[in-house]
Amino acid sequence: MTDQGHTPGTQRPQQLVTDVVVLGGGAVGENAAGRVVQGGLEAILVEPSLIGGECSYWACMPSKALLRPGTALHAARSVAGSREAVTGTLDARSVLERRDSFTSHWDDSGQEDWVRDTGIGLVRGRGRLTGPRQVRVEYDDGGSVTISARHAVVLATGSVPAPPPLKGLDDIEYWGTREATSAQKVPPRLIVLGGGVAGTELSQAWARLGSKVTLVARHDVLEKYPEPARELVKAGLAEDGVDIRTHTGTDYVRPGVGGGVELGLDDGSVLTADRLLVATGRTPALANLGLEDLGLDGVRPESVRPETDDSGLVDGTDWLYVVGDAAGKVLLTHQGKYEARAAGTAIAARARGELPPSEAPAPWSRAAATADHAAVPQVVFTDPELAMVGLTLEQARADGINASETSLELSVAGSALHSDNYRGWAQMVVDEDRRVLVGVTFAGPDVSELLHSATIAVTGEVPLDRLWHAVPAYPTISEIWLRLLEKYGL
Ligand SMILES: Cc1cc2nc3c(=O)[nH]c(=O)nc-3n(C[C@H](O)[C@H](O)[C@H](O)COP(=O)(O)OP(=O)(O)OC[C@H]3O[C@@H](n4cnc5c(N)ncnc54)[C@H](O)[C@@H]3O)c2cc1C
Ligand SMILES: NC(=O)c1ccc[n+]([C@@H]2O[C@H](COP(=O)([O-])OP(=O)(O)OC[C@H]3O[C@@H](n4cnc5c(N)ncnc54)[C@H](O)[C@@H]3O)[C@@H](O)[C@H]2O)c1
Repeated sequence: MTDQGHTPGTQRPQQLVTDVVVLGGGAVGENAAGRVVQGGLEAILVEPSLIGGECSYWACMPSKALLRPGTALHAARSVAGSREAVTGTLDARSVLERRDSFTSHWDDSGQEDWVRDTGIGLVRGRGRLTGPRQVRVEYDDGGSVTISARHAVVLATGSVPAPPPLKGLDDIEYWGTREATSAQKVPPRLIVLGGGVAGTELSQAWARLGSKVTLVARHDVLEKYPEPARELVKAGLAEDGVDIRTHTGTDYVRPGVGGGVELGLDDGSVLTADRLLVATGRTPALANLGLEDLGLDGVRPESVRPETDDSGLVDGTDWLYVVGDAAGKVLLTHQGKYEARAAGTAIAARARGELPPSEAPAPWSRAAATADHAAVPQVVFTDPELAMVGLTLEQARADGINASETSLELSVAGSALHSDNYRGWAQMVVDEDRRVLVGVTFAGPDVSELLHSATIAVTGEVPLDRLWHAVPAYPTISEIWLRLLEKYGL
């Protein structure tokens, strides 16, 4: 069943009944619906915009597509022999065209085919809860349909930008991450406000495409990561000409004389640029969903994080689930899709009577997103990369874990072969009482592909004495595992 809005001369249904309604057809909503159908239930996906959501069109895919050519060029320049073969600079037009192909030119027909082929119903409109297990979907043309769910409604409505309360911001035209990932021209000068993952990645992407970038961070860049790792990333950005202003507050923003913008800093100085990118975080998109009218204890739209069990089931209900960015736990595609798989599994199990709604799913069962608590992997796709899973030393200690850390420069045969003057850093955080890893960080060129080994070690709670027997192949960058364990004392 696909209802894409009004076709003149045809009748649209006013009422639909299905097993599960999923609001939001981003990566997370698609996975929730897919898992529900795999579990033998019917599902309808409701999406007013492009199926595939933020990640496919304005976030992960275009931002990584903007970064990759610069990383490839830098890699070729980092090895004597190939360095001599590289004479030119990035071709911005070609980079932008390749980026456009990764967003399918903002056309979601491929995703629509996937939804249909998976057996998921599709309604293209904006949904709102009108009662328990009931949703009304408004079409763009003013029509609407009411959908009743026999079992569950899943909120997978994503997140929206959280711009800062900066004087003058409402009166100027500025880039959010959507504009920065879909732009068709390289701005000669760009100010990036926000030193989180988005701000850092996009600073480097645009700097390498030819912008003169100033990155303004109110604390440090990538402040939640270990200092040696973020220092390496900052050095990489500085090498690309990014002017990094850390511990810098802002006072106001206003149109520049003769165009562009002026950003007043709290030390009285003024930055000028052609564009301002605001990347100061995101907040769950839970407004205008009708939640306030349902009076549910578990979801208060003003609270960033709804109370749920590990299957995403909202406290105090037996039918409402929240997953992905909307849940506000971890704002990452892979983790949101994992939450969606857990929710889909739980919904199907509860429909079959195998899991009572009042019972939280068992930790590490397929109906529980247990890894959200302690084993979340994330990669910052700058050059060098920063890849981390689990807890930092500070987080582990704050959680009451008797934690130690072992860290060293990433300097092994594999890294020396990978590139001349390879610079990297690695750290493992150990729970000394259980002698297992609770966190691992790598920084350096191409470390993202090392991360899954760490994710398996952390998630699997592999004892260090057994990890010792996981022998890294020679000569690879993975040899850092052996060096870390040796330094730890094995
Ligand atoms: C610049 C940038 C780069 C990123 N890079 C990465 C990365 O490399 N790796 C990574 O893991 N994560 C990355 N992220 C995070 C990632 O984009 C999000 O975690 C992910 O998109 C969340 O998916 P979602 O399906 O929960 O939400 P979304 O993708 O936002 O989808 C939600 C959908 O819900 C729809 N919707 C909203 N309201 C309603 C309603 N009332 N009814 C029906 N539908 C509705 C929206 O139209 C939207 O399509 C990045 C984020 C940004 C901003
Ligand atoms: N590679 C990836 O996986 C990737 C890439 C980009 C974004 N994302 C995800 O998308 C989400 C949004 O990214 P983001 O970078 O916008 O959020 P973020 O929360 O990672 O960073 C926001 C940054 O803005 C700063 N900030 C907040 N208010 C400010 C203010 N008033 N003035 C100056 N700075 C201010 C914060 O201190 C923080 O450093 C994140 O959760 C992130 O994990 C992931």
